[in-house]
Amino acid sequence: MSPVHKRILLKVSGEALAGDNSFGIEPPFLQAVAKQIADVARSGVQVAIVVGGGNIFRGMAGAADGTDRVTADLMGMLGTMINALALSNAIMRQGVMSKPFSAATMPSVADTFTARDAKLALEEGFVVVLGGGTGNPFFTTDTAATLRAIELECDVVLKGTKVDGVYSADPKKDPTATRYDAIGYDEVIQQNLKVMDTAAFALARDNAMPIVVYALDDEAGLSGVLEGRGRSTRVGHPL
Ligand SMILES: Nc1ncnc2c1ncn2[C@@H]1O[C@H](COP(=O)(O)OP(=O)(O)OP(=O)(O)O)[C@@H](O)[C@H]1O
Ligand SMILES: O=c1ccn([C@@H]2O[C@H](COP(=O)(O)O)[C@@H](O)[C@H]2O)c(=O)[nH]1
Repeated sequence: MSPVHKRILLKVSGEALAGDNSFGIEPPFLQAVAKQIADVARSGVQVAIVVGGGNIFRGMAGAADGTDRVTADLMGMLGTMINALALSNAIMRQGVMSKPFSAATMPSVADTFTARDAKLALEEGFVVVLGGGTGNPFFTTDTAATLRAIELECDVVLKGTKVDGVYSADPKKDPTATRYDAIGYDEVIQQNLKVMDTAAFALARDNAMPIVVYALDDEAGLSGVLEGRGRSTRVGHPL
């Protein structure tokens, strides 16, 4: 495989890491995702990863149960850190160097994220796994993924999730929904297509950062999706 991109930002869905369960991490699925990432890294692509936390805790759910929103979001961000440590370790077990970073300061757990240190690690051949989202409440890891992609000067954001692209409606709720091969930022925002939040799409649009949405269990794998095989939707400026 010859690298199509120099540096990519992969958003790994926390919810997907639970596999067939509703909570936690399914080890075989974690290893399968780690293998796909290691294969791409070995081909010479620099890989930065932002991990979600829907398999552990979402702030909105905590707030709905009465926890104040800022506390609930801190809990959510800590959940993403658990996933980051697990994924970084799984990548190392595939024989590829990986380093976790945290948006919040927790020195005995991981280095604190700075764009400078993360870029240095990428250039040294580490897959960097970024936990803790943006480090701020009221945001999501989709926004964190877009933000970090821009900060780290990545070529593209890959959103690896449970669905194989952007649909005309949530395909889990509407079986008649149809998938787009490509769609513009403004269309996604205006049609309120919720595969990522509006803040993430707006940040990507304003910085011309393309987003590719694909299913983490796609048979073509991450390398196939990067080469244009597999099923996905590209969100960007209209060609
Ligand atoms: N128009 C749409 N097209 C595709 N998926 C959609 C759409 N609207 C809603 N969705 C839903 O968005 C989900 C993906 O986004 P979501 O933020 O829920 O999860 P994630 O980012 O994969 O997980 P996590 O937040 O745990 O990292 C899909 O599983 C799908 O059900
Ligand atoms: O920048 C951020 C990112 C995340 N959070 C909190 O974490 C959970 C899990 O993240 P997902 O993007 O939903 O996977 C999220 O619900 C927020 O509570 C955050 O506060 N700030």
